[in-house]
Amino acid sequence: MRISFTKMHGCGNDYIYLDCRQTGLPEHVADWSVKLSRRHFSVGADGIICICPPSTPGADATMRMFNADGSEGKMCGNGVRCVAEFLYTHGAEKDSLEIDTLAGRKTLRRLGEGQWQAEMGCFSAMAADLPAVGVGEGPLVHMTVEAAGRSWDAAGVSMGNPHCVVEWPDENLPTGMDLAAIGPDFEKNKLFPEGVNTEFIYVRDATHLKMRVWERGSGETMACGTGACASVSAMVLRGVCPRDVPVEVELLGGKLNITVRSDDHVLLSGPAETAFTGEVEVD
Ligand SMILES: N[C@@H](CCC[C@H](N)C(=O)O)C(=O)O
Repeated sequence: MRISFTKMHGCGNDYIYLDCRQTGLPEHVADWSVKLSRRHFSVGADGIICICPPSTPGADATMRMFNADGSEGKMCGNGVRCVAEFLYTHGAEKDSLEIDTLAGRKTLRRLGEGQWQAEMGCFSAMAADLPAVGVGEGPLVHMTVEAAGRSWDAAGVSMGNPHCVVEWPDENLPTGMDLAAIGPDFEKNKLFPEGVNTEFIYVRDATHLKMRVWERGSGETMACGTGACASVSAMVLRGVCPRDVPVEVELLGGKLNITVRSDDHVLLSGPAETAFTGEVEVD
């Protein structure tokens, strides 16, 4: 069978987008994600995102996201902005869109050409929400994670999906560490029964962070929207970043802006771009 797709990305966090508004979620999408995400051998991506019919009255669509290993994530910050851009460029043409996700409904506002702001809902640092075990109830502002042969001081934050945030002292963050050696030990750590996305951040100052991410199910990616939200939320809890002020997060693939409001709601702003469209054979 041949399927049509649109390749989109937010700061280089790239997914294969399938328009499933008429058909619903494809039965074999998890297998397709494994096959089509392989770089050099197929389309190449961090996973597949399906744009499905709305799940709640008044919503414009539902986002379902699958990592490169076929596992399903509940939320994707870069993905939800790209879904909004897809809907906008495929007939919706509304500056405000409502998108259902497995982590609840999100409101997307168009800021300009290829730029969207996502209302991500509230962050939570409670252990039950990640989930995390053996670390107390939370808030997980400081917890010790044993990984890669050492103890790490980490923060735990849920953005609808689980994140572990580690401050890194070296400003050469993008070149100074072997993430592929460290990341899997966090991802599969016994503290996180459903796995975890891990962000390593360097605090340049109170409103500028630098970040690299190891994503559950996809490995290192160029950017992670929920990861950037989790990192700023963790730094707010640690008293490093302010509330109600945009914080710029610099990632390998570009910059995202995050505002953590006084009521714990998180706003994520950044680009959503189409790279190319195509057709590909699937089993
Ligand atoms: N890249 C995404 C997050 C993707 C989901 C994650 N790998 C998971 O399994 O939770 C983002 O931009 O937020």
